[in-house]
Amino acid sequence: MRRGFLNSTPAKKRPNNPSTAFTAHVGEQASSAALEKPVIVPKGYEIKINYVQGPEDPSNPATHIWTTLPRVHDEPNTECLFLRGSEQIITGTPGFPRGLPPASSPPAFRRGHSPGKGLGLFSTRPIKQGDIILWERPLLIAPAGVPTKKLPPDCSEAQRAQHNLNEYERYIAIAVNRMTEDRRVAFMGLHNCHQKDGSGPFTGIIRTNGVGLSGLQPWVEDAKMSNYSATLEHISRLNHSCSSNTQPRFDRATFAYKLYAVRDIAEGEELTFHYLDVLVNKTKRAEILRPYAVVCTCTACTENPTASDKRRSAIASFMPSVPVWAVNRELSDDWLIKKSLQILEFIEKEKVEHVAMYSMVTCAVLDAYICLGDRQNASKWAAKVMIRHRWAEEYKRVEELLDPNSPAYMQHPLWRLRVDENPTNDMGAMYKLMAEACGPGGITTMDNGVGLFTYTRGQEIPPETMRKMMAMVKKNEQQEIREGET
Ligand SMILES: C[S@@+](CC[C@H](N)C(=O)[O-])C[C@H]1O[C@@H](n2cnc3c(N)ncnc32)[C@H](O)[C@@H]1O
Repeated sequence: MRRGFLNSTPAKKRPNNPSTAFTAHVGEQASSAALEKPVIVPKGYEIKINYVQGPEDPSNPATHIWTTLPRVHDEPNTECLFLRGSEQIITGTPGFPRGLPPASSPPAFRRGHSPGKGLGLFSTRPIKQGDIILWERPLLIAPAGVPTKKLPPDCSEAQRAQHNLNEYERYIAIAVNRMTEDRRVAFMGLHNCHQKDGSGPFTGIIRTNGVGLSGLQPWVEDAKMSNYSATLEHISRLNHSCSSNTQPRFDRATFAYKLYAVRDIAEGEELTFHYLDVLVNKTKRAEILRPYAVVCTCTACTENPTASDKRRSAIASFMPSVPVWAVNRELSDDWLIKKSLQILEFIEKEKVEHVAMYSMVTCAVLDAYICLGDRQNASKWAAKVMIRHRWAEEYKRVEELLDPNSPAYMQHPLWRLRVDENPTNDMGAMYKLMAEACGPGGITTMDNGVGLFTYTRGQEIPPETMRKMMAMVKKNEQQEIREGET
């Protein structure tokens, strides 16, 4: 999640004649002037999808659509400006459109004044790590940019930037005009810190409040890239902290964000969000926060930032490689667990439990105990993974490992990988073979936990090992094909 996805270069000078010269078609009522005036499109959830053709390529149909989702009666809906394919991703989501769960009463949060930061959100009661503070459907979802007309080559950078902002504003105006009255009032009431940089009022609000949303563009390979931003009535009120205590997660089936508490939160505590990657150093964070007019006063930025930077850098570079440790006999049995616990300590000291590394490292400890065949400790860590994976990118299902006597342990691909000479499952056998193929010293586990199987060129792999490895690779491929077919 991140904010500020739009080009943040301020447009220094407004061009004398902002271009309006592209042809846009809005549904059946297509007209070349469609985007010059606010287009009035009927409100509500029974709207047909309206298309606009890309100005640069008239043969390319429907580059953008304005739509209202999820069209659940009596519930707030979201105005969306979508690129082709995004709506299909949503409507193809199992369970979509699911209604929102009943809101907790009284709510676990309230809006209030936060000294030096404007408005903010505060907890109204103690909240436990992993609890959902609120569910919220966005007011608006919009892409990072819109197609713009090619400008003459003698246009300056500032003119181009201004032109892009103008075009963006006109596309967004259509979506805002489609909002219900109460939703539009909520949107227009949001803070705008981009009032003097050439952004139009709608664009300024999105640039100030947009929360990055990824995974809605079918042609973008990196599913984690935020190509959209969501603007919300409540979640957008969260102020920034480099040690934030919440993490929003978008749920496609309900078409809503869930806001999670990433650690225990006391009654009355301010709820905060991180506007950037908080594992970069303090100087870099200050630089990224400048366009938001934020000078962060959190503990990490003010109290001994050098020590804090060091811990954050250690967290960022850690990469627990369970299989490598499991087959590397030069490392002690507790090596990975010790390293992981140190990183978890750093994460909790820095109060950055929202980072993906938190659940990843918790999971590494669970996996390490599975490799050691220690069900009692594994089950305790499975309970931690259950909670910490809630707001992580991937939700790892570990319910079946909560009971130390569960048969799931015996079936786990890592089961006793560290202790058995002859692993009983395919993955275990594969790792052992890889270790054998690499030869002595061919498995390295660096200090930051990164594990490597390194094969030295010219080294001879015993033919039998090679044959077994190839057979396993083939078996794996066939398994993947079968899974793909079902
Ligand atoms: C998304 S809004 C957050 C809600 C906002 N405070 C309001 O009144 O609606 C972002 C703006 O809040 C303010 N802000 C957020 N975090 C802050 C912080 N840590 N310190 C100072 N100002 C902050 C800045 O003005 C920033 O542009």
